[in-house]
Amino acid sequence: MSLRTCRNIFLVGPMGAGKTTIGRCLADILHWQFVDSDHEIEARTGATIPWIFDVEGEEGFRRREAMMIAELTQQQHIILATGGGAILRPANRQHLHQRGFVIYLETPVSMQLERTAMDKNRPLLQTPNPEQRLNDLLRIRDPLYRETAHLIVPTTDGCARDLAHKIVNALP
Ligand SMILES: Nc1ncnc2c1ncn2[C@@H]1O[C@H](COP(=O)(O)OP(=O)(O)OP(=O)(O)O)[C@@H](O)[C@H]1O
Ligand SMILES: O=C(O)C1=C[C@@H](O)[C@@H](O)[C@H](O)C1
Ligand SMILES: [Mg+2]
Repeated sequence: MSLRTCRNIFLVGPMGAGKTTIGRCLADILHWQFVDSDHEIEARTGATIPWIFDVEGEEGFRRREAMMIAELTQQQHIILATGGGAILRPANRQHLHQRGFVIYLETPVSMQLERTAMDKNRPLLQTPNPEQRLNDLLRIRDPLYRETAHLIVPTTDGCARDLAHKIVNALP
C-alpha cells in the first residue's frame, strides 16, 4: 500500500512507544486529523481507562476498544494512535492492516520504563515489577505488531518531532 492510495496512518506499539506524541506531530505535518483510540474510549464512556479496568476488567476494556477500532478505521485521512494492546484481537489487526498504513513504533523495554515511570494511568503497569510486565507483554505482542505493520520504525534516536519527519520521509 502506498500513501497515495492509503486513506489513513495507524500507529501501533507498546506503552510509551510514543504513539500519541508522534501521532500529534504527524497530524501537524500532514494536516490530517489526529485521533487517539484511548482518548476516544474515555470520552465515549465518560470514564478513565483505570476506572474501566477496575469496573469491567481488561475484557470489558478490550470490548470497548474493538468497537472503537472498528469504527475509527472506517474514517479517512486520520492519524490514529492505538492503545498498546489494540493488536491483541485478530479483528482489530485485520481492520488496521486493511484500512490504513500501519507503523510499528519499535521501542525497547528500558525506554518504555523511562517514559512511563511518572504516569499512573496505565493499569497494566500498576504492579510491583513493571519491567517484568513490559517484558512479558512485549514477548507476546511483538510478533503481532510486526504482523500488522507495513513499516517498522525504531524510536530510540531522536525526539518525537524528528521521528515524525523521518516517518513522513520514509512513507512510500
Ligand atoms: N521519541 C521520544 N523521545 C523522548 N520522549 C518521548 C518520545 N516519544 C514519546 N516520548 C515521551 O514518552 C511518554 C509516553 O509517550 P506516549 O504517551 O506518546 O506513548 P504511547 O505510545 O501513546 O503510550 P500508550 O500506549 O500508553 O498510550 C510521553 O511523556 C512522551 O512525551
Ligand atoms: O498495552 C496495553 O494493553 C494498554 C495500553 C494503553 O494504551 C491503554 O490502551 C491501556 O492502558 C492498555
Ligand atoms: Mg497513547
